[in-house]
Amino acid sequence: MALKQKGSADAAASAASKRRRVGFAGIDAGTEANDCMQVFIARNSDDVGSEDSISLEPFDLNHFFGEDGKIYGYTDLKINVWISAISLHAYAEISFKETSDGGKGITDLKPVLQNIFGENLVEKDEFLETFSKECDYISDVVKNGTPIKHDASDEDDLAVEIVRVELQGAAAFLYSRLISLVLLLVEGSTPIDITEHGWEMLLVVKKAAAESSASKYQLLGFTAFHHFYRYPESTRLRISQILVLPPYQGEGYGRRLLESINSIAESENIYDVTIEDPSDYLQYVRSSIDCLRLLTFEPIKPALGDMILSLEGTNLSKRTGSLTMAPPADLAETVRLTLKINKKQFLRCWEILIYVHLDSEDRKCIDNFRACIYDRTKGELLGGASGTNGKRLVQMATSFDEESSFAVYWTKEGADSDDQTVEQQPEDLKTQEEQMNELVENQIDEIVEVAKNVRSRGKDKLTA
Ligand SMILES: CC(=O)SCCNC(=O)CCNC(=O)[C@H](O)C(C)(C)COP(=O)(O)OP(=O)(O)OC[C@H]1O[C@@H](n2cnc3c(N)ncnc32)[C@H](O)[C@@H]1OP(=O)(O)O
Repeated sequence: MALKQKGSADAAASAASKRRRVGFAGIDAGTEANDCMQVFIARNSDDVGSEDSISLEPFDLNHFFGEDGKIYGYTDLKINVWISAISLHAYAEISFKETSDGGKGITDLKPVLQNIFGENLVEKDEFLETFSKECDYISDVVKNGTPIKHDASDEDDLAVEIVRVELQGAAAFLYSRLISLVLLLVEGSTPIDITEHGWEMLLVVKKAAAESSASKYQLLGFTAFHHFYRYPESTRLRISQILVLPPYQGEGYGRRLLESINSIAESENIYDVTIEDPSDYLQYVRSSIDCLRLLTFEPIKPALGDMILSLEGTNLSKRTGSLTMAPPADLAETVRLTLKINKKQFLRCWEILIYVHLDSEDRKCIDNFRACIYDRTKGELLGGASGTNGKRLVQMATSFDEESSFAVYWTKEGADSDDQTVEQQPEDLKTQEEQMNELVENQIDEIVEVAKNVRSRGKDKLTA
């Protein structure tokens, strides 16, 4: 890590100006880490020190820096970090005009950077050497792994492979170097405990085009997944972390990782596949893939067709009864047995597949669809479409998501009316209704987004 102090002016003048500032300025307001820190990928030694190299956009750097995410005591602070694409080592260059304690101390940057980059963080000379010394670092892991076969589509780059490795030895070492990227780019992530048995990784790697290239393989992304025992004698696969490096995102590698996990699950007769806290975008990619698989899955077709006819033929705006969109009970099991899609994910896909087949111009039909989502959501949150079981929904601002965090709490509504201490006011009902509608709208937006992708990518399957 290099500490550069730029523009060190005349010491006496500087000290005098500092004294003046201490005398008249308020307490140091600090600098947000996001405003002064940048992270780059260095593919070769020429990229080191250059702000033109590939820039990563970490989702949030502030949370690494104290409670308020701020850095104190620096003027014109700049922290540039380069991560080697070859060895995943990191080198940090820190520059600032001056430091002064403006009432909040001077943040010690070294431990914070070590928290993020751990042992990957090295000095410049060592970092530069990695480009010649660690050329085989990724190849060594790849050659001990098993390539996953897949039917290449026209979109696929044939130089890209998916390789399966057990999280042991060199692969475990590679994961430990990947942790800093995971911390920076996967929101809310924590390192997995690789000492536990049953962890594996899939790596997305690209063979270098030229023999002369420093490294034979370039790492584009990875997923870490775990085998969980399921009583009495099966195993579930749980995807714990998945990351495609920013320059390569949106090129189909996340999809290929998920498809590879599905093919492992099918060929090894795994119980089902789950994902730990998927991000919205990962959920979107996953649902798109699963819906496309389900479009050609014959056993769901009769029930899906019946459901679509019911929605087209009913008028739920009269609300004399309710229509549930749930699939027949045994269908989720049939889907799990063959496609290894877990029940919760199948229920999501089921609603998307219904929407895919509806005529979006048919107002009544779309209203019916919305009414079903509303009833399902209300039932899940408040304990049944026809009653609330005394449960109430309130919007709560949390650090997780201020806009859409809700809490359900119980009132004595369901008990004898004499016991009831809180009366529900009409205005409470209104906000509750508004919140329910907001929740339903969010779900419908997600359904529409995936349905759009499925309609465009599954055109041939829809007309078949
Ligand atoms: C459990 C967890 O780890 S949660 C955290 C997940 N990870 C992160 O958030 C880290 C940052 N993000 C990432 O690493 C990546 O963006 C990921 C892993 C979420 C997704 O991987 P990517 O490679 O970016 O996605 P991919 O390119 O495969 O898919 C992108 C798009 O192509 C679409 N697509 C491409 N091919 C297909 C196909 N054959 N069928 C369906 N959809 C396809 C996807 O649906 C998606 O659609 P869009 O163009 O409308 O956005």
